[in-house]
Amino acid sequence: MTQTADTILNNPFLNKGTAFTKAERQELGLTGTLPSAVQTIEEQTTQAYGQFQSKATRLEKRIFLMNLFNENRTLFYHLMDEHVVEFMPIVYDPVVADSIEQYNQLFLDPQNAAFVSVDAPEDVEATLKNAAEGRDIRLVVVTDAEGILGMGDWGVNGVDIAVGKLMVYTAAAGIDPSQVLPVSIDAGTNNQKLLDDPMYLGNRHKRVYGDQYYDVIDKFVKAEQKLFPESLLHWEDFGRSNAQVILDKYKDDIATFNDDIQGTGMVVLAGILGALNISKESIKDQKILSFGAGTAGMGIANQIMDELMQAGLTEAEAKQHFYAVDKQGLLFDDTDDLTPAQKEFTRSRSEFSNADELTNLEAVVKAVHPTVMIGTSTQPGTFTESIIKEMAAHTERPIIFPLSNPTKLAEAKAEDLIKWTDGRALVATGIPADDVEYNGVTYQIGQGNNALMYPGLGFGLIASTAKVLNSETLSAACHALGGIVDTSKPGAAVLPPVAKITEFSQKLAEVVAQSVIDQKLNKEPITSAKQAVADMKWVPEYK
Ligand SMILES: NC(=O)c1ccc[n+]([C@@H]2O[C@H](COP(=O)([O-])OP(=O)(O)OC[C@H]3O[C@@H](n4cnc5c(N)ncnc54)[C@H](O)[C@@H]3O)[C@@H](O)[C@H]2O)c1
Ligand SMILES: O=C(O)C[C@H](O)C(=O)O
Ligand SMILES: [Mn+2]
Repeated sequence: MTQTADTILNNPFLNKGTAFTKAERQELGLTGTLPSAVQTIEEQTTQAYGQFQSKATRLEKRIFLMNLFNENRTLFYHLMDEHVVEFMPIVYDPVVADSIEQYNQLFLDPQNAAFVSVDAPEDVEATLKNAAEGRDIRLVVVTDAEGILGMGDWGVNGVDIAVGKLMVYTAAAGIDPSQVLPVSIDAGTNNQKLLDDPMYLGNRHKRVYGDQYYDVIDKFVKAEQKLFPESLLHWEDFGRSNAQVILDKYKDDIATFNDDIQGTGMVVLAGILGALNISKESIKDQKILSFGAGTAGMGIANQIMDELMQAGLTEAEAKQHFYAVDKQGLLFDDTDDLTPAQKEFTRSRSEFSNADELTNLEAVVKAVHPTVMIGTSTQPGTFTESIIKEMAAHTERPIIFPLSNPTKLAEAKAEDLIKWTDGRALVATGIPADDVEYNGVTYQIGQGNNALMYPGLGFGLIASTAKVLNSETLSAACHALGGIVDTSKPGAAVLPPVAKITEFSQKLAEVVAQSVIDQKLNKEPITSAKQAVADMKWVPEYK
């Protein structure tokens, strides 16, 4: 095999496998290195799907798909295009969680990721450059894996979430897979199981915080912007003490967003707007309880607050609609250990006759009678039957979103929520949920996962060459999904189905790009948002 042939067959961005034509094989020195049949991508797809189906478990299915991804990106995405609903939970949440837990046992390939080490700040730029291999990178997803889903600290293993988020970007919105870069910031880990594991692949020391950590983050951002000046930077699964700090440091200067804060805020607001479309209620009449007032919980509160202010409320009036509940119970202005984000959403003890008793969710629900309850607590089963029945006794259509991931951490199951409320709850869950049959009605359950939003958001920002992302664009995006679900149907979902993710991601991208252009936030001249999005879209066909 010549050097070229070897390089091409081992390059997932160029490899076509058995689809190389006779002429291509001759030209590239591949003659005789493949079986003689020349297959179409459709034939390869059928064959690959058969292999996928022959795998017994979801983890084996994932391993098969990741091997295909490692070998031939075009074929992988062609196949995913045809089976997006089936593949999403396998390449992404929840099965990605299993692969993160078993990263070293399963390790075969670095998947073109960049591994930035807190111990080698001098190597940051070279690391990004080497991993990109001269590709024109437009999208970077970076994680330091301190807060992987709700599973805590997974060190270098967390790189799989960056890879998985990017797979969804391409499948949903059509970003060219050769223009993306997953990045792991290996700052060490406080996960003792990993530190004790002789096969652990990351830096074997406690997690680094403070100046040393922020210096590496800053070196990373500077190198990333220098090497890929047209790129969008997406932050994923950072810990509660760093996520907001990092976002605030960079959000006014570069095109960037934090998915757990902003992507989640968007999908929850879109879901609430969908629910209110069904119940015909106004957002101004809602009492919103965030259970788990961390990165996601406070991102959600801020996005809903923006919406209330657009509806005419002052900031102080809008804040009166929120009840933030964390480990301490309802958060009051005098509660100890509040995060900066929590301080914005506290209540006063004088509002309640039994303030000192409001230390658990049940007591708070009894005292407040929320109409909307969002779970981002990482605490499984905490939306109990008695709590849900209490909530549902005081509101006709309770809006209940148990969002903690993966499956084993969800605050409740969709099926139970429908049953306990006699079909009145308007539900969205973090991971995909099956339809629920109850009293002759089929309830469709929306997936309240930021995967519904970040691909369209990110793609729209990239296509419009956005300088920054601001609240105006975020708000426009939250409203973009309206009208996709037929809310007149009994049992309708509050969010559009994943089966339509390519369709609504495109719409979302166009709305985002239009908002960027309207605000003159585009770096390069663009006349049509729709055209810019169409021009950027990659399709999984061999070139
Ligand atoms: N569906 C989605 O799109 C989506 C998006 C982001 C996060 N999430 C999920 O939300 C969860 C939280 O993620 P995060 O990034 O906000 O993490 P985080 O660590 O920033 O926040 C979790 C919060 O829950 C609180 N908490 C822990 N135990 C509690 C208890 N017993 N009662 C009340 N609160 C408690 C913590 O103190 C913390 O403030 C995770 O499971 C994650 O998978 C889902
Ligand atoms: O990754 C997901 O499935 C959603 C979200 O970003 C999370 O952290 O749970
Ligand atoms: Mn996340």
